[in-house]
Order: sequence, then structure tokens, then C-alpha cells
Amino acid sequence: MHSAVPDHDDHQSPILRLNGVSKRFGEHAAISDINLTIHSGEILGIIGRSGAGKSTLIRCINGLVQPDQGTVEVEGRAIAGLSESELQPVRRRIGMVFQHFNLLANKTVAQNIALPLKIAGRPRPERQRRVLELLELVGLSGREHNYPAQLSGGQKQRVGIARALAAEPALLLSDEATSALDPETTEQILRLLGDINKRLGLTILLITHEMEVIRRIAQRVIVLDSGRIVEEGQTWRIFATPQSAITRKLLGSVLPEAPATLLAQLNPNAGEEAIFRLDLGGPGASAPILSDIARQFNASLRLVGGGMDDIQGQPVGRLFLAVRPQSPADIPAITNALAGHTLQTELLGYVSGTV
Ligand SMILES: Nc1ncnc2c1ncn2[C@@H]1O[C@H](COP(=O)(O)OP(=O)(O)OP(=O)(O)O)[C@@H](O)[C@H]1O
Repeated sequence: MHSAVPDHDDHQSPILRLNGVSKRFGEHAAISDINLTIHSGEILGIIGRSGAGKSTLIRCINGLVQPDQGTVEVEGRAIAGLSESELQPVRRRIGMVFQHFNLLANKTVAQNIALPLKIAGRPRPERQRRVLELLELVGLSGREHNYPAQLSGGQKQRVGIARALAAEPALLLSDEATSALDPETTEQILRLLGDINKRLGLTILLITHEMEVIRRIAQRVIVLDSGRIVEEGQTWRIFATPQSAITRKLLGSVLPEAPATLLAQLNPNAGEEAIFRLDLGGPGASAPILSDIARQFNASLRLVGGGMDDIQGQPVGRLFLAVRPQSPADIPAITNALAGHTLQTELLGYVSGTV
């Protein structure tokens, strides 16, 4: 019998692998025992609050900091002990995009984008051709002679992305690339990164402190706190069933909350309608559970809050549901039936009259 086809070719080295990487500064452990692997073509998000260790992790990945313990491999090659000149070609395999763009103000857009190629000693005609290709890719054709000061923040970041891609890296490392941008521009830049991932199969590592960025494009996410990985998994699963307190906190502003008027009227013991919070996610969330429950128990159901979303192709959501049963005695069975179809079901209390 054939086993399921693996997502990744086991014989191909991962683009990036960290094995037990730790780094202390004096007594302080900035990162501890970090294990992670990024395979070709995937978008992995790393999220953490300020001080979680994100910058230290990036510096270990690009060889600016030597870990105290553990190994970093880029395309199967360990970078420990490499000299500066040996590190250069390895670093060129990683294109970096920065929060504040890091463009050279006295160079044109074309010169900024061509810089990595110039450093790599590529001939001028090749550089010119590549700059035009990249400008088209990032939607800035015709802007090659502009200076950074003539561009908006979003356009500057497009130039930053084009420059990062110039030397055809194996990995694009985005360090808070949208943190300085307004929500609309953030959306455009994330869409561009998602398009580039699909069109070129580019592998992307996204470092961010914003769950919204993760939700939009990361297929997999690692949650970092106090220098340790506290949670990891497919993005939709983490959104649907966050396990750690820090993940729930990071998700706070993303998940729908119960309407305040509803919460104010909740009675823990009795009322005409029972109020449930349902957490739904994955393939099971597509089932018509509300109509099934209504029919099975001859109950009347009202949605009183929440919403459903699509995260990386999977339905994920939190609904607040008011259930008026035929008899109060049905509530335990209704609770069980809901729990059987959801990731989590909680009976929050009861209300009387319409909320
Ligand atoms: N060079 C250093 N010397 C001493 N302590 C450091 C150094 N670099 C980082 N740290 C400490 O290590 C911890 C992790 O810092 P790091 O900058 O990696 O976190 P971060 O998640 O990138 O935070 P931020 O989002 O604020 O940049 C912090 O407590 C920080 O104070």
C-alpha cells in the first residue's frame, strides 16, 4: 500500500534548519533551544511580543550572532565557524526586508535594487534587465529613476522587496516589513508577498508582532515568548484553538468578542435562552450544525455575535448563539451535540427576553 505523498521531498535539504539554538547575553537567555525547519515554498510566520527574541533569532540566522549552543543550516550548510568571506555567499541566499526599508537615500530606485547584484559582481546589462523585471514584479514599472524620498512608504517597501529578490535568494526574511505601514498599505504589501510566494515558489520567513499579518499569509506559525517556542502549528489551527496564554493574548484583538449588552444580561442559572460560545475550525466547520441542532431538538436558534473567517483556505470562527429549547431539560443534550461538532463549546449562561 502506498503511504500518503509527503508535502516535501524528504531527500531535499530544508531551506533553513535550526537545531537547539540558544543565545545568552550575560545571565540573560535571549533565545533558548530553538528548533525549526523551513521547507522550500512555504510561508512560516514567527510571532512574539517585544523582547521575545525575534531579533536575536534573525541575527543567528544571518550569522551576525554566533549561538552559544545549537546549529543553523542554510540549504544544508552549517554556518557555524564560517569566516566573514565564507558567510557572504550564504547570506546572499537570504534576502532581507526591513521595517524601515533601509534604502540608500542618494541612490535611485534602480540603483538600490541593483546593489546586491553589483556587490555580487554581476555584469551591467544583466543588472539592468533584472531591475526592470523586478520593478514589474513589484508593480513599480517606470519608477526606476525616482529617489526614495519621492516614494510613499508602501512604494519604498516594494523597492525593498525588489532589492531583497535581486540576487534570487532561496529565502526571503521579512523583519516586521509592514509594521511601519498603515492597514491598507500593509494589506497591499502582504498581498504582494503572497503573490510572489505563489508565482515564484519563494520561501518566506515572516517575523512580526501582529497576528493579523500571520492570519493573512502565513501557512504555519511559531509563537515565541521569553526566547522559547511556546506553540507552533498550522495557522488556522492556532487561530481556532490557541493553547498558550500568550497566543490567546496575541490573538485578543483578532477573535470576535461577545457583545457587551449580551454579557451584561447573562444570568448563570436560568432564562428563556441559553447563550453558547462556539469555536469552529477546519473541515468540520463546514457542516450545517445549526440547522441540524434546530431540527434534532426542535429548538429555535439565533446568532447574537461573532463571525466566520477563511484562514489559509480553512473556515475558522467564533459564534455566539442563543438557543431557546423546547424544555430546559434539553440543554445538556444540546450542549453535547454542539460540542460534538465544534472545537470548543461553552455555555456562557442564560438570558430572558430578546437581547
Ligand atoms: N546585545 C544584547 N545585549 C544584551 N541583551 C540583549 C542583546 N540583544 C538582545 N538582548 C536581550 O535579549 C532579549 C531578546 O531581545 P530581542 O531583541 O531578540 O527581542 P525582540 O523580540 O526582537 O524584541 P523587539 O521586538 O523589541 O525588537 C531581550 O530581553 C533583550 O533585552
